[in-house]
Amino acid sequence: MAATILQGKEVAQSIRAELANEVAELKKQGIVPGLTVVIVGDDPASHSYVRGKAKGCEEVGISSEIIMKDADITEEELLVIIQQLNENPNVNGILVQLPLPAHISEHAVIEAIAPEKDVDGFHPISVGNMVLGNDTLLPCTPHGIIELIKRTGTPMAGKHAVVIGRSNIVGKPVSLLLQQENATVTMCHSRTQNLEEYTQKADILVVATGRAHMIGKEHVKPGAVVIDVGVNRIETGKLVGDVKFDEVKEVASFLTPVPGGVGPMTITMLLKNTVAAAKKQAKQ
Ligand SMILES: Nc1nc2c(c(=O)[nH]1)N[C@@H](CN(C=O)c1ccc(C(=O)N[C@@H](CCC(=O)O)C(=O)O)cc1)CN2
Repeated sequence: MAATILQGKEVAQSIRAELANEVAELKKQGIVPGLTVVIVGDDPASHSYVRGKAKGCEEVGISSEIIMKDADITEEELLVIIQQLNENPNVNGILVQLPLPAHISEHAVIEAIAPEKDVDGFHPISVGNMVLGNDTLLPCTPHGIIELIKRTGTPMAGKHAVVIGRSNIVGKPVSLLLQQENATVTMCHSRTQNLEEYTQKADILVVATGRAHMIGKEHVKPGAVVIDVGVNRIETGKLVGDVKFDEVKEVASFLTPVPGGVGPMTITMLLKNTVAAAKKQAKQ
């Protein structure tokens, strides 16, 4: 039987509707959640994601600001901007769009963000709290993936989850969140030998390799839940995932499309984090 397609776009929309109600209630108490996004350089994809973030904020009632800087800004100048945002009480969430130009240390910039305003969940303190299972702002794409899997109704406890890719943004954090849902997790990456041996045993397969159409039906256990995190533009200009969609949909039980699967969840979880950060800061 063909897989059910997990429409992240629709799930994201329903979460946004809930957030809009929550923000309306907060505004009655005088709390207006605020997000500032800093973008450096002129990468068209990054600018498009940032526009999507601002549009999402508008949709749910979050106040947002985009700070655009030329690619020749120095690391020191960028750190001064972050410091000013840390000190601004109207800014509840700060996000620096990645990647940054090579002369700026992503590590130094992320570390400069006040952890309570780290709506990306990338600060070492946020990551440490996530590892410990403490209440913290979770990274958006991994959190969105867990929400999507929950919507399949597939219990994660006791299931074998295989994650392909070990990036700090997706692979590593999603493996931790899957463990916290009591899944048994195997990590695979570019140096894994005999990849199929692992993936064929996965009840839940999360693919974040950044390589277009790398995973075919031969990799997938019949009935598996397959989450495709890839966003690759191929020669034809078309956007495709890391998974061969037409092939894998014939064997999987659930499959996310690209576009319209994990991507829209990323921005929605950012909005959720911004509202959570505003609520927490209002209590302090
Ligand atoms: N500071 C951050 N930088 C980056 C992150 C991040 O979470 N924080 N993630 C990615 C980019 N990203 C958000 O920033 C992002 C990527 C993809 C999508 C998305 O909705 N994709 C669509 C397709 C978009 C298109 O048509 O080009 C989809 O998959 O349906 C949203 C956000 C790296 N940088």
